[in-house]
Amino acid sequence: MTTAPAPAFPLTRAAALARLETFLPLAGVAYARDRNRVARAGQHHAVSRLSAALRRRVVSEAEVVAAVLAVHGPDAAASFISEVFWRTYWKGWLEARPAVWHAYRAAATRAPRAPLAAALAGTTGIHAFDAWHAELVETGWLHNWARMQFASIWVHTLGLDWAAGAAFMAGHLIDADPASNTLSWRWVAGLHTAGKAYLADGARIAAMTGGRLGAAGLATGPRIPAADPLPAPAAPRPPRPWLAGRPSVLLLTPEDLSPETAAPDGLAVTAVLAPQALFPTQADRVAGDDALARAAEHWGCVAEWVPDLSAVAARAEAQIVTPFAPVGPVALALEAFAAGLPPGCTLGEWQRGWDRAAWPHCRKGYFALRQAIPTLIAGL
Ligand SMILES: Cc1cc2nc3c(=O)[nH]c(=O)nc-3n(C[C@H](O)[C@H](O)[C@H](O)COP(=O)(O)OP(=O)(O)OC[C@H]3O[C@@H](n4cnc5c(N)ncnc54)[C@H](O)[C@@H]3O)c2cc1C
Repeated sequence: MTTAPAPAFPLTRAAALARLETFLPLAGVAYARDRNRVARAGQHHAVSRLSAALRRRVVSEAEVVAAVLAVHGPDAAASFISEVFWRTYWKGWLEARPAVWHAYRAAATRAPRAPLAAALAGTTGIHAFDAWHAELVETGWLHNWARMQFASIWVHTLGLDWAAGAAFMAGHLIDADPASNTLSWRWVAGLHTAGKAYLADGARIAAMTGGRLGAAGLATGPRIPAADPLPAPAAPRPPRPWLAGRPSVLLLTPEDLSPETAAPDGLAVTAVLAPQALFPTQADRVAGDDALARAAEHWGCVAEWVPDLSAVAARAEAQIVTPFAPVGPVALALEAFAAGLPPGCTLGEWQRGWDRAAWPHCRKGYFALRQAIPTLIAGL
């Protein structure tokens, strides 16, 4: 009998939990030591490669952090836990400033294509950049440190539009996330912390890749793009209300594909529907198939794909309920959907405790959230 190879970037819950289990021994001091070493494609064993699953909440941040804490304790696990909280930080920060994502989308469509040609094709002649371009396009994933160098070279060395770079990367990533991707690019460009940009360095690239990759002629100073002043943080959008005990269609979206692990009391699910239009990629579909199978088993009802949101409305009697969708294309689609529902039919949302507790700490810099981590993980 042969064993199927472990998927590179797990998308089903069983595969994600298996990856977590295998990675656990490495999530403590080894992670703190080795996490920035960038191996070649297929050899990224020093990091968990759980981002595609975490992004879709096939497994949750709370589950991953609790497992790592149980093995390593808070000190040895601090580095790994802090990285998971970066994901939370970007989500919470964007939730307080949705206009930043809308402005990015508009800028990405406006960016002129011609100057981008070599960067888009991976033919810039900058060895490391072109190699990471190839890895991104071929595998759908890049190591975090490589993403930082790639974005930095794009913006500061090649002088290209940051929003076009963010859109290019998001278009290839298996873990593409409106918050982590957009805001990490802004951070590298120097738009997140006033005047502070991230500059890639050829010698450091050689050192972190074990001499495998080089990059000559990189910018020695930042080219921070002009930008409108940041909007002040607003109170995050509250979840839409719903009524406990009322028969409900559960709407599944790629924003949370393990709702059965966090469903609130009083949720009376009669059907689970996943609109294909909200699952645009092959990876979304694989994760969606798995989530539907788990939902059918958990709620003992029909759980199936439908073409789009109008098919969900046609099947719902009074109440549709879905896990909270943070800023991004799904939230945008749901806003229009909720506004167009017939009288007597409503869309409700529930929010995970993780987001409810952490997002209030994400309104300014990461430091405020980092200080809250001991309290946030105490109850896990
Ligand atoms: C320019 C740029 C673009 C990025 N775009 C995305 C994106 O679209 N989607 C996405 O999920 N992440 C993005 N990241 C963050 C990070 O690169 C990936 O989450 C990470 O590479 C995932 O690998 P891993 O699962 O092995 O992480 P690990 O190192 O094992 O970390 C565990 C988890 O912590 C979270 N995490 C780790 N590092 C970061 C980080 N720097 N920022 C936010 N969360 C982090 C991820 O959920 C990750 O799965 C981006 C980073 C940069 C610099």
